[in-house]
Amino acid sequence: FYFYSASEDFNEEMLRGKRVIVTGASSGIGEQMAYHLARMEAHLLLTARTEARVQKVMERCLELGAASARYISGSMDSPTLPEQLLREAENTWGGLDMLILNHIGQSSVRFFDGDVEHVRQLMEINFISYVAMTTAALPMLKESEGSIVVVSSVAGRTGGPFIAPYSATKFALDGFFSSLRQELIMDKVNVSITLCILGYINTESAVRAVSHIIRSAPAPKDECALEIIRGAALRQREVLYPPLSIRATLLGRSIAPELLDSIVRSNFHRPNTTA
Ligand SMILES: NC(=O)C1=CN([C@@H]2O[C@H](COP(=O)(O)OP(=O)(O)OC[C@H]3O[C@@H](n4cnc5c(N)ncnc54)[C@H](OP(=O)(O)O)[C@@H]3O)[C@@H](O)[C@H]2O)C=CC1
Ligand SMILES: CC(C)CCC[C@@H](C)[C@H]1CC[C@H]2[C@@H]3C(=O)C=C4C[C@@H](O)CC[C@]4(C)[C@H]3CC[C@]12C
Repeated sequence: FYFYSASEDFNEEMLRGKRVIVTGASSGIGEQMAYHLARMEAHLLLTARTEARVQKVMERCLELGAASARYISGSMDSPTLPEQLLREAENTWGGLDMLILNHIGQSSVRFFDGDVEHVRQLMEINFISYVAMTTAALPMLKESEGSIVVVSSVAGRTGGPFIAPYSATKFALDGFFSSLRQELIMDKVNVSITLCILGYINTESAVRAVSHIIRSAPAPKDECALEIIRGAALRQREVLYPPLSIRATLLGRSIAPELLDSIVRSNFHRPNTTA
């Protein structure tokens, strides 16, 4: 293991000149990934719904040194956005090296209230659109021997209270992309899939959603973003961040699932039902 990892050291130059799509790039971890990639002199195509914000992120990327930067605004519940994004990549770059799937739809933190329509909609944004983006990108990624990065959560590996619809969409990503990885290997297609299992990160939306009901402190979003890019560049199958607490959680789940469940529950206060 020592020699394997020593020969595969990360170097920021690995990203220079690479053509990268980042979804959910207008805030949080997606925004931070865009800034790191810009510093590393990648070509960027950013997307999110709010045009003013994604445009601002694009401008900052140009200041930071991006080889080029552009954006397309739109919602991932639109079935045409994936095709539109990949057509833009093809037309402007003639190819694609890395697809970073990071966006999520809005979901509130509360007891499951039976809102099936919300689950359906969240599945569409957090899961189906990831499949659609991957489908549209695969021909170009096969040609470049590129990479797919799927941003998921520890809540996509084990259940926590008050996030049932969100957790379901993240479990779905693991099933789909782990299966697809097997097929790519069987087909001798050299496209890597990196699944990112993240814990609580200090993005504005996450802190707003849970700081009042969660006891633990969030990890920094800029370091999180860099760890994702590092794992992607090294074509790792998984990125765990923060590494120790995620490792402990996954190990706990595999050896003592009920104990782990009770530790997770004790991390949460009951949310205010009117919130
Ligand atoms: N922060 C955390 O604690 C954790 C985060 N993660 C994962 O990290 C990733 C990023 O999370 P984080 O940075 O906190 O999230 P943010 O809320 O900061 O960012 C979400 C991004 O998705 C975009 N978005 C929202 N709705 C849509 C939509 N319908 N169509 C297209 N884009 C949309 C938002 O922009 P806009 O509103 O303009 O569309 C924004 O750019 C997610 O996959 C999340 O599951 C995993 C574990 C923990
Ligand atoms: C083992 C775990 C299930 C529980 C411990 C860690 C907890 C505190 C962490 C791990 C994953 C985190 C959530 C997450 O992944 C993303 C989002 C989406 C955002 O819109 C609102 C916040 C939310 C729900 C995070 C809330 C805090 C969670 C549950």
